[in-house]
Amino acid sequence: MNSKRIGFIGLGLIGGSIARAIRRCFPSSEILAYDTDRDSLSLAMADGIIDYACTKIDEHYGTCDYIFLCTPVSYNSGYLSSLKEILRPGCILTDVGSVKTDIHLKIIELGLEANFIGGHPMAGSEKTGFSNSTAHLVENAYYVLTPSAKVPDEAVQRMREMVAAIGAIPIILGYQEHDYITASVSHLPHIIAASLVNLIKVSDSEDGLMKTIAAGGFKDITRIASSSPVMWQQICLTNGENISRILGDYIDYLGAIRQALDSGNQSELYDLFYTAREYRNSIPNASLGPIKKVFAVYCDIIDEAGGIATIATILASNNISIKNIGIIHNREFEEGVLRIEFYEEDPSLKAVELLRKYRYTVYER
Ligand SMILES: NC(=O)C1=CN([C@@H]2O[C@H](COP(=O)(O)OP(=O)(O)OC[C@H]3O[C@@H](n4cnc5c(N)ncnc54)[C@H](O)[C@@H]3O)[C@@H](O)[C@H]2O)C=CC1
Ligand SMILES: O=C(O)C(=O)Cc1ccc(O)cc1
Repeated sequence: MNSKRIGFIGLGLIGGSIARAIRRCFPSSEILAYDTDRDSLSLAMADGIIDYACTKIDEHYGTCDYIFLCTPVSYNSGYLSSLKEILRPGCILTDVGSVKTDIHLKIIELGLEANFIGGHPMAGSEKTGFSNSTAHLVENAYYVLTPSAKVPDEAVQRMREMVAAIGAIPIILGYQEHDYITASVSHLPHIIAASLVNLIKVSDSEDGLMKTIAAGGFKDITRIASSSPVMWQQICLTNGENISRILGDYIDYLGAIRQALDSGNQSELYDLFYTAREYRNSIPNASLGPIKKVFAVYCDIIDEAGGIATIATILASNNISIKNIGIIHNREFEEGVLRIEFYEEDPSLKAVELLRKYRYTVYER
């Protein structure tokens, strides 16, 4: 697979991350990309991730063995008719969009089923753009593939191998089943996070006290409210039916919770939290699933210049990579603590041990 030619349309968080992973696994592959944001392309060229930055969808795409559509879902579908004109026989056309039925229907309309293998890495974040992309973003994450029966087995096998090569776990689903599942475990949570944040925005006092003292729980469940508005607008518009159905169930459930509150129903309120805790705790911890586990530790630091740099140096000199670092203030840590996030569990555990050895006070949550 080393000498393959791979084209990207959209080189943001996901496109950029997949391109980086392919560059790492297949250093001699030729990668070309088009993005409306020229800066992403320049950055990718400078990083050696792509070999060629296209100014439009031109004949170069006709020489590709794989084409990854990595823009917001409706824009991906918008490229299909021009790609149909230039696609090479045997080219695997794939996408990374969060909704699959909408693009499959357009693929059927255009007669491109034999080439198209819908894709969806169940990994990502609230961040956007090539500058946030990493070669390990999709590692250990499920990567859904939705080939129709018209795709040759050999092509499905090639795509599975590509997904596995970049460290993800391929899983084959029907496109409709995919959209019902993701409406529940990904799209609804994003609506809940965004609406909760907006509710707090309008409920807060003028001095913004709610925002100031918001605790870890609020921040944990609303992180994804910082996601791309255009991406989520397009997901809602293309998977509206499924999302509306599960949102209706959720609204009914909230109504029942409200009744339990109003009537002081002790057992129902206990059950709400007990059942949720049991089920939540049964979700595997490793980064399998749309919500990756966060490996973070909290550490008291002396309020002096260089405090953060000292800790960063201790960790770096022990080969521990930091994903994110910064001071946080909330109700649990009134004085403010340093929050250090890691990519994996193992380095996070090593960091705790190391920082304690250096006599820092470390909290694991
Ligand atoms: N953000 C996430 O966590 C995940 C996103 N996805 C899917 O991945 C796709 C891309 O999302 P991200 O990479 O997160 O977004 P992003 O905003 O980081 O990247 C999108 C890229 O597409 C470019 N773009 C936008 N419109 C374009 C157009 N018409 N033509 C060419 N380029 C265009 C943007 O300049 C940007 O570089 C979406 O379809 C989304 O549903 C899938 C899994 C996870
Ligand atoms: O940031 C998170 O936890 C996500 O849930 C990321 C995400 C966003 C969209 C997807 O289609 C899949 C994953």
